[in-house]
Amino acid sequence: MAVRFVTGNEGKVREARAYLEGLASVEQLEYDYTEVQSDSLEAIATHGAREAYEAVGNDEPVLVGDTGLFVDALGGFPGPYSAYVEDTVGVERLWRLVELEDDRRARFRTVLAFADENGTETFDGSLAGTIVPPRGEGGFGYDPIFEYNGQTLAEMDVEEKNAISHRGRALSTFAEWYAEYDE
Ligand SMILES: O=c1[nH]c(=O)c2ncn([C@@H]3O[C@H](COP(=O)(O)OP(=O)(O)OP(=O)(O)O)[C@@H](O)[C@H]3O)c2[nH]1
Ligand SMILES: [Mg+2]
Repeated sequence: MAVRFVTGNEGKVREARAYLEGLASVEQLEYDYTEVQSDSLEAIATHGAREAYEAVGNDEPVLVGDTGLFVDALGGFPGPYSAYVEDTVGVERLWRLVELEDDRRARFRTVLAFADENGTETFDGSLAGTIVPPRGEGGFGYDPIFEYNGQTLAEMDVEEKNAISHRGRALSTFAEWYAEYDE
């Protein structure tokens, strides 16, 4: 069964497709579900997946993913508001803000929520790294300013990023669970 990933973000679809290759095909569904205002990525993803399932699921399961970048020195900002901050402040200016800090540690976190008629399952993954001046042409979002092990995520190809990333880790637990689910 194809995994129906509800998102407007092509980068997320590309990574899910690369990760799940051989296990399941990934179909992108575009539906602008409500992102509730919450500190919890689980709550945002679960609510979004339920809403998307009811609205465009047609009785078939859907997958939703919510991601946040949490900067330690900024008290976890932008966290659940990462998409809004990318659109308003922008990636370059977030770097400028973190540049003022001695502690430049940050963490990405992704929660995937899979909804069907029985309920919702969530899977999460995180990646700790450092905020640096923008480097690299790949990836999307904050990838150019997030460094892990000497490379920014934007300097990695999809497979390299998936092997270590927050989304890759969430996809790994999802894939294990989905293999049983889809039997
Ligand atoms: O450097 C990054 N590496 C990543 O791997 C990554 N994944 C998401 N993001 C960014 O974090 C925000 C989350 O927003 P988000 O999870 O709501 O996604 P989105 O709004 O882009 O798409 P949708 O799925 O909601 O339609 C958005 O600004 C995304 O660009 C990333 N940035
Ligand atoms: Mg979003």
